Amino acid sequence: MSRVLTLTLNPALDLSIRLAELSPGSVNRSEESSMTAAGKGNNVARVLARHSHQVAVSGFLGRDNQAPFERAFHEWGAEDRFIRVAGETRVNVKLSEADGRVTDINGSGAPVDEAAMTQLLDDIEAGADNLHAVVVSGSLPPGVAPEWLSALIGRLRTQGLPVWLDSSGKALVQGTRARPVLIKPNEHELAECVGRPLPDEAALLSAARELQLGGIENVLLSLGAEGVVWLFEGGTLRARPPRVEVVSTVCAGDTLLAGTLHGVLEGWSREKTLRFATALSADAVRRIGVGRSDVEDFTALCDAVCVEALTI
Ligand SMILES: Nc1ncnc2c1ncn2[C@@H]1O[C@H](COP(=O)(O)OP(=O)(O)OP(=O)(O)O)[C@@H](O)[C@H]1O
Ligand SMILES: O=P(O)(O)OC[C@@]1(O)O[C@H](CO)[C@@H](O)[C@@H]1O
Repeated sequence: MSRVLTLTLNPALDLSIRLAELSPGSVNRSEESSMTAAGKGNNVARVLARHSHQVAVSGFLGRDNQAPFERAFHEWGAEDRFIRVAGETRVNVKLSEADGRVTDINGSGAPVDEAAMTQLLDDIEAGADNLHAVVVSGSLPPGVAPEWLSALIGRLRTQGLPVWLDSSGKALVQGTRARPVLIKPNEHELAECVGRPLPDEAALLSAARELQLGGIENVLLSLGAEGVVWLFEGGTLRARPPRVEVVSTVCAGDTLLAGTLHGVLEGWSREKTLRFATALSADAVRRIGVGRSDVEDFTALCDAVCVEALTI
């Protein structure tokens, strides 16, 4: 069992709605809806906790609607280290249609002030002992600058902690400057990160390699239904998932990251790790929420993942 801290600076309550087909501008009737304590880092925490890791969750949480988060952290067995801020944590709407199309409507988040940011830094510094990894995931709330994120990652690195980063836009650009040990961009995020369009797989791979040469040891490039490419020191692996029936792709990236971290923490080979993480994220798209490895066909799902070494 390993100890992991996840930082979700901008958590969210995900309102997931399933409907046959979205008809904008008219009354739509849902087939199913649910509200879940989420945000990228929390989703990662949920998967890791399910795989028996000791997880602490932190970030900034709105005081006015914190009850569902507190219930969820308790249920996952995660230590709640969130700094409370004024107002409400955002509600993000996830509309999943029968054909697999997903529409995300994400809020901006509760504003965070300097005092809360200082409190978070102090708390992390005090509780960093014996951590095996820190995951920093998701967007930044109003008031938190990308440069602050960079400084935060820099401080964690100075404490000798391996930081895994999954963010987007300027936060990813700045966060990457602090050299986390791993980043997990999807193709759009990678293009944003290098500041140019990446029209094909060759362009994507060479951009990922560029970041690696710039000091990021691992780039986990997620490619949706096409799978994932993992560039690490000394090699590159590519994994393709089996075809699955898509219900919602919303937590697939978080599940992929968590599955990969699980394999690394367990000391598995990279091949086994990537196979597991790819199967777990394929399961995630079959349901609303994160992927599960306790499903009946999980071994078959792992066996159906195709992993190969790439030469770049
Ligand atoms: N249709 C699919 N079928 C099987 N596996 C999938 C599918 N879509 C995604 N995956 C798996 O999930 C992983 C992550 O997906 P994706 O690249 O869409 O992440 P993302 O853009 O970070 O998603 P999000 O931010 O919504 O969590 C992929 O690398 C792949 O292994
Ligand atoms: O707005 P961000 O922070 O980039 O993403 C937030 C979010 O879309 O990411 C998770 C899925 O990956 C959801 O639980 C959550 O609503």
